[in-house]
Amino acid sequence: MTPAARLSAAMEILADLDARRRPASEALKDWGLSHRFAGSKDRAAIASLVHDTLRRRAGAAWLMGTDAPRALVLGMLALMRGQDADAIAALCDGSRFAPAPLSDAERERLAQPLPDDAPAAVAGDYPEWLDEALVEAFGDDRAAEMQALATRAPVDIRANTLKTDRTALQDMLAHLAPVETPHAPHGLRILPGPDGRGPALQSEPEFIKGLFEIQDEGSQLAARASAAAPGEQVIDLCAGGGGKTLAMAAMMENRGQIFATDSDKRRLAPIHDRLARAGIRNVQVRTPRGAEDPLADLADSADCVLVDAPCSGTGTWRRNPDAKWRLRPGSLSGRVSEQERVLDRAAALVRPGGRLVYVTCSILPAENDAAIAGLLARDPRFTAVPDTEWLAQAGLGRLADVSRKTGYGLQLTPLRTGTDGFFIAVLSRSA
Ligand SMILES: C[S@@+](CC[C@H](N)C(=O)[O-])C[C@H]1O[C@@H](n2cnc3c(N)ncnc32)[C@H](O)[C@@H]1O
Repeated sequence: MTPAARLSAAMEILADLDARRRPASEALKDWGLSHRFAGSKDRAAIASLVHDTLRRRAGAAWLMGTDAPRALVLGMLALMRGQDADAIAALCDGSRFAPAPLSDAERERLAQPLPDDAPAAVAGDYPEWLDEALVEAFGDDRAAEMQALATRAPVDIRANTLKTDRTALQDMLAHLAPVETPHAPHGLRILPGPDGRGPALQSEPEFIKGLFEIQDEGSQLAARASAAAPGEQVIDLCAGGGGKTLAMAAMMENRGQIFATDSDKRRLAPIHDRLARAGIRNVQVRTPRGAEDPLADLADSADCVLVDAPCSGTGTWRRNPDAKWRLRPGSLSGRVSEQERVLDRAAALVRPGGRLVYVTCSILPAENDAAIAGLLARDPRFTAVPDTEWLAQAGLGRLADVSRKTGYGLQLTPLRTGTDGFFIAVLSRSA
């Protein structure tokens, strides 16, 4: 396909998203199935156009004066890919499969930059209804914070220290030019190519042998915040596919015990293969069965309970820009109730003197500080540990200078820490 034909395809897929209100991944997949002539490079380039457009949807609509799919794609080319009106006009030449030629009005708009006084929701490219929450989170920095969340994310990996170390892994993956992550001690970062595509890491022999996991640096740091140590008893209450379970097992050098569970057994299922590949032997997976509590025997027992809470995922919008426009106030309040339930469940599992580590990949105070404030009010046995204390314990002291301090924890963001948006708070239970 020509670059112009790929643009037309992206416009078609965005129109489908508007009409059917479905996830971008589904629309992209269906488009691929019904256009079998498109090769993998075409499909990747079209997906990148769609995702970049969703990253800059609000800015592109503002620039072009309409949110029609064609305008959004053209606006994105100007705002995100730095193409000038002439370059865009050369693509839109009206030839077979190419978009129709630019109108004079489009040309004029594409030649303008976004005005400096554009509203924060336009400059930062987020849904207007979240403005109040983002003022609370970031104040006057919200446009800059959200602009950083509207960029493409690098791919981070974590060296599995049960099998290798970061330096050796960096040598083995030299063909991908990985660099060290700034904060996580075992992380490497691979920058996306100019088309936004990341490398096919899961086909690397080192991945297949379990020498590394794909994990955002923020997620690696959240696991480190647990300070899980060899010999401890740790519960990963929302283990999902096990990203943080695996990281904590490596920190514990395969000694002690991690109990990993999740309320959704389908999400938990992939953990078994991942544990085997990583050479982990100290994890007991507790799969829920019916209404029975799979952790009923562990009340008041854990040195550490990690709650990697279900959340809005607002901190991952770099990787999943579609989610930014799909989030609704109702789903956010549903998440907040789930967080309350899961925190209460976690509190009942911590031993006297033990710790509860609460993590979200959200930037919204309602899911972060407010969730902690709620637990502290409901359960006076718990207090928030000052960040300087737990960061020192986790060997992450430098993070204090760059992350944003909230009332009870730390907020990591693409702008501040170069990671996805993560919130981390550590609580301790009185003895
Ligand atoms: C952010 S994801 C976990 C990701 C995972 N920890 C990782 O690092 O790959 C949150 C998980 O919480 C689970 N969850 C939701 N409510 C829960 C509850 N009440 N108890 C346990 N798990 C719950 C969801 O099924 C989901 O898998």
